[in-house]
Amino acid sequence: MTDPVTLDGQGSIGEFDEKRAEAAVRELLLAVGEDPDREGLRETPGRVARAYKEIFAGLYQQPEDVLTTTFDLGHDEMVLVKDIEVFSTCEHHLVPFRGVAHVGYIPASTGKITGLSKLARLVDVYARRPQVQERLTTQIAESLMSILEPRGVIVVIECEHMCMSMRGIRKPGAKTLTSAVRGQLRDPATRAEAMSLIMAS
Ligand SMILES: Nc1nc2c(ncn2[C@@H]2O[C@H](COP(=O)(O)OP(=O)(O)OP(=O)(O)O)[C@@H](O)[C@H]2O)c(=O)[nH]1
Ligand SMILES: [Zn+2]
Repeated sequence: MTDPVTLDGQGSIGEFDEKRAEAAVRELLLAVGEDPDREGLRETPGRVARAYKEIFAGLYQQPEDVLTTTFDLGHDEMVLVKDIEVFSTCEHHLVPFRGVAHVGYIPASTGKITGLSKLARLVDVYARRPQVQERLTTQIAESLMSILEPRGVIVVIECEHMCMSMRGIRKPGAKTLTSAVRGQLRDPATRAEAMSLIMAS
């Protein structure tokens, strides 16, 4: 069993309880006036439970699990991975929000860097949890700062929230932008350079 995640108070049960999720989905179907025993819905609680297990898999992972491959390359200039696809779940309505993340950092002078794919894996660890976009953004920035100990980090996330598109205010297409900037990337010139690379198409 994986240790319960304690970062920012997220996660406490330690592992996904599939039977409980299945019972809850069955109950929800009854609550909306559906018949969970009809042909088309019979397998649905089990399917939804398995889907949630995937969608919230990040509750049972830590950033250290994915930021594993670090090299000493002596590279101490900015590394930026743009347009990392984000699929997450709004913790207020449990509906998706999706978009892209841009993750950049300036390695320490010793040049401790990570594999590029690991940045995308890190995004997934935090995206696969019940989330708000602001917390997702800062968790990515702070875990990079503590694990790679770089000179600076920038994380910019742009997402459309289904809770604003398909219900409620119903504004499809509205995008939310959040950023978290740490260390030397707070310097206005460095930050401007990073932002111009992020915004360039
Ligand atoms: N700051 C922030 N707000 C979010 C995020 N995802 C959803 N929300 C907002 O969370 C708020 C929840 O507001 P409530 O008034 O409690 O819920 P509601 O009555 O369903 O709100 P409406 O969506 O306005 O109908 C809404 O304004 C959502 O747009 C997020 O990632 N960050
Ligand atoms: Zn929402």
